[in-house]
This record gives sequence, C-alpha cells and structure tokens, in this order.
Amino acid sequence: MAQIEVRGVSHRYFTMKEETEALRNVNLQVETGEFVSIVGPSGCGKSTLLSLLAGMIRPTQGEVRLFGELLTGPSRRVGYMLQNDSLFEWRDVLHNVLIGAEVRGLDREPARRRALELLERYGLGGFVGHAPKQLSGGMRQRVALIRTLLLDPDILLLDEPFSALDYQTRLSLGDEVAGILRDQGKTVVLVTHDIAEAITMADRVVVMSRRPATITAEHPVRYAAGRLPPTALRKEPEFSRYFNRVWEELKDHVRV
Ligand SMILES: Nc1ncnc2c1ncn2[C@@H]1O[C@H](COP(=O)(O)OP(=O)(O)OP(=O)(O)O)[C@@H](O)[C@H]1O
Repeated sequence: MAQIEVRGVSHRYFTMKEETEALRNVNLQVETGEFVSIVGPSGCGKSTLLSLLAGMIRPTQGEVRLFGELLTGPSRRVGYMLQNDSLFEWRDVLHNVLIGAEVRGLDREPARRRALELLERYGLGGFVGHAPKQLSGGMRQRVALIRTLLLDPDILLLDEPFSALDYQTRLSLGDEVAGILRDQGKTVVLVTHDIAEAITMADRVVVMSRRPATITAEHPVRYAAGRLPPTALRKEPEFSRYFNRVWEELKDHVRV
C-alpha cells in the first residue's frame, strides 16, 4: 500500500473576484520511505498540492489518502517545512526546536533530550543557546528541519526549503538535508523550481504542467537512491541525461 495516494484530485480557489483552477485530475502515489520531487512552472499549483497533502485544504474533487485513510485535516504523522524558516527571533535555537512539542503538549524532558540529541547529531550542538539571528541562513533551515523532525513525522513535505538561500549554501545544505532525511528514513515530497536539485535529491521526479496543473511525467531517478550526496551526483554521467529529459518535459509549460 502506498503511504500517500492522491486520486483524481482537482482544486479550485474561489475569491470574491475570481475562480482559479489550480489542479486538474492529479494522481500520485508515494511509497513508504520514497523521496519524490515535484517540479513545475511558477504558479502551476505545486504548493496547492502540498497543502492538500498536509490536510490544510480539501480537494474540490477527488481524494487524498495517507496510510490508507482518507485525509480530512492536518495529520500528526506529517511534517511541513516551508521556504521561510519561520523561527522565532526571541527564542534560542533549542526553544525554537521545542516549539512544536510544546504546542502538542509532549512531555518536556524527553522532548528536550531528543532535541539536544538531534541538534548535536546534525552539527548544531554548539548553537543550542544562540539566537536565530546569530546563525547563517543554512543553519537556520537546519534548525527548522530539526524542529520538524522532533515530532517524528512519517512524511515530510518540503516546499522550496532552500530557495531563500544563496547558491553555495543551497548546494551544501542540500547535501546535508538529503543525508539527514535518508538517515531518518522518512517519506519525503519536495517541491522545487530547481531541476538539478530535484534529480539529485529524489528517487523520482514528478513533472507538473502549467495551470490547471496535472502530472505530465514521472521520472524514476535510478542512479541516485541515496548512494551519493546530491553535489556528487551532479558530476555523474547520467546526471545530464536525466536533466535533459526533465527539461524537455518541462520547457513547453514554461512561459517567458
Ligand atoms: N489561497 C488562495 N486563494 C486564491 N488563489 C490561490 C490561493 N493560493 C494559490 N492560489 C492560486 O493558485 C495557483 C497555484 O498556486 P500555487 O501557490 O499552488 O502554485 P506554485 O506552483 O506553488 O507557485 P510557485 O511556483 O510560484 O511557488 C496560482 O494561480 C495562485 O495564484
């Protein structure tokens, strides 16, 4: 059984002024432990698809099933990470990581121990008492990821988590995050504009059309499978083959 099942999903937004058809008949299955990237032209409906998976909105048509059950609202088994790290500036790193646990009312001491363990394990052990503003952009995103991991979700939804960062930081954080997520064995759905990032991080790349978006192609990335960090995969001979294949698929949907 697939962990995520999107069946015949269409979504329209209604405002006072207009109606926007964001998604049309989207079908997608993601297996347990799989890492799927979603690429598509700007404004096509990628974030809408993630919001549906997060249970924050309901589809106008079709259904989303997680773990075999119809999704009717946010699930505790799903973590969501956005482009903006949304750290609270007045809380130190540890207390930012603990925020979700507090909201959920988890026991303080075990949560604190696990937070410290994760911070240590992923290179932030020396920054526990720092304020977010004392950290680099890449470190802040790592804190945001650890905050999400603390709640131990089975599924992680990542919406352009690196796009606010400069290119070098983006590359090295991509390596770190890919390593952390493989290490944690999570099911991941990553939305990105960056084809290279999509190919080198995921087991499968899903291409969406322009709005109303549907899935036009899926490319299993057979050479990756967590074998090497994303930056090393960029140097592999198969990389450009996958890149061109995805770009060929995508370019007709991109308007300049
Ligand atoms: N809350 C909303 N109300 C009305 N329209 C919306 C809402 N959210 C998104 N839309 C519209 O739905 C369409 C799809 O938006 P969405 O944010 O899902 O696209 P995207 O592919 O994630 O965009 P980007 O590539 O810019 O991040 C866009 O036309 C957007 O303006």
